[in-house]
Amino acid sequence: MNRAAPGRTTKRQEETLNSSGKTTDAVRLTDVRKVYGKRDNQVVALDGVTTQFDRGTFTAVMGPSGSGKSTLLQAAAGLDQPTSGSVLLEDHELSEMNETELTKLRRDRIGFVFQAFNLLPVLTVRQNVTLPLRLAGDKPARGHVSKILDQVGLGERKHHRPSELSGGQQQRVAIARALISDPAVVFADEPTGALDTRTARDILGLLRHASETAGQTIVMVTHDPVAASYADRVLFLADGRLAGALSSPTPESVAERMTHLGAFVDDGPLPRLEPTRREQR
Ligand SMILES: Nc1ncnc2c1ncn2[C@@H]1O[C@H](COP(=O)(O)OP(=O)(O)OP(=O)(O)O)[C@@H](O)[C@H]1O
Repeated sequence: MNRAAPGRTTKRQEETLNSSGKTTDAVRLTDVRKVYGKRDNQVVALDGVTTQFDRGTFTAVMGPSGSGKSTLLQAAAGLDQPTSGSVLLEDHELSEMNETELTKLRRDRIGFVFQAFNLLPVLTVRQNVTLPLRLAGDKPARGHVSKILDQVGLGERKHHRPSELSGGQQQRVAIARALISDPAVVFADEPTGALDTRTARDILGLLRHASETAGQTIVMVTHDPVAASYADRVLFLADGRLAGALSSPTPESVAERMTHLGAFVDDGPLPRLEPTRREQR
């Protein structure tokens, strides 16, 4: 595992610094390996993955079931420690951080959106969105919460509770909550898995908008080629290894790659492919 003295810039970090002294990528994984289990019962979930997620880009991560997508997301977000390899988030080498430092980093620099919206039912929309800031002992800047709520189309609903909202609206709250602290990167794990097609499109459009206008880096795990087509790039995983990438993906090009990777084989017909916003433009 790559270890450098705290406060010192590693060679890899120097290579990724641009002229303004900032790293050009939000997250960089180098030779990341994750092995679960003990000697005679081991599963290699990630087998030497090297990739990066540039600032302001939207990447979808796809692959057959068990290919290592969630493990990749958890390693990149500092939720799980790889067995070996390096994860650099902005200029933080995660393997050098203790649990307290990781918790603070996740709170301050990372947003999460999950398939289950994970909202607190007793809190209003506004309270749910500001929760990460309040847990950190911060107060949101004046007007900031309203701006984020307007951005996700919930300006009129800030005093409602989650049970009074549709699934799509609840996911919008989760996205607002993920964006409130202006994180370096938002990790989304099947964010549209529980939503109908139209609502899913709205949510994907919001994520895309966040990467285009707010310069947010988005990394999204999905099984859905249509969802993946909203991203700038799709990374494919198979058996814990990178198995290619697609730029400017379309639902058809993604589905074709997935078919070659052996996905969809047992799942019956291919998913219905509907045009993305980008194609409709
Ligand atoms: N905590 C764990 N203990 C043991 N094995 C694990 C654990 N978590 C994941 N695995 C194994 O690691 C491999 C990769 O799992 P992972 O969940 O990352 O795949 P995935 O691509 O996200 O799958 P899916 O699409 O089905 O969610 C699988 O073989 C899985 O069984």
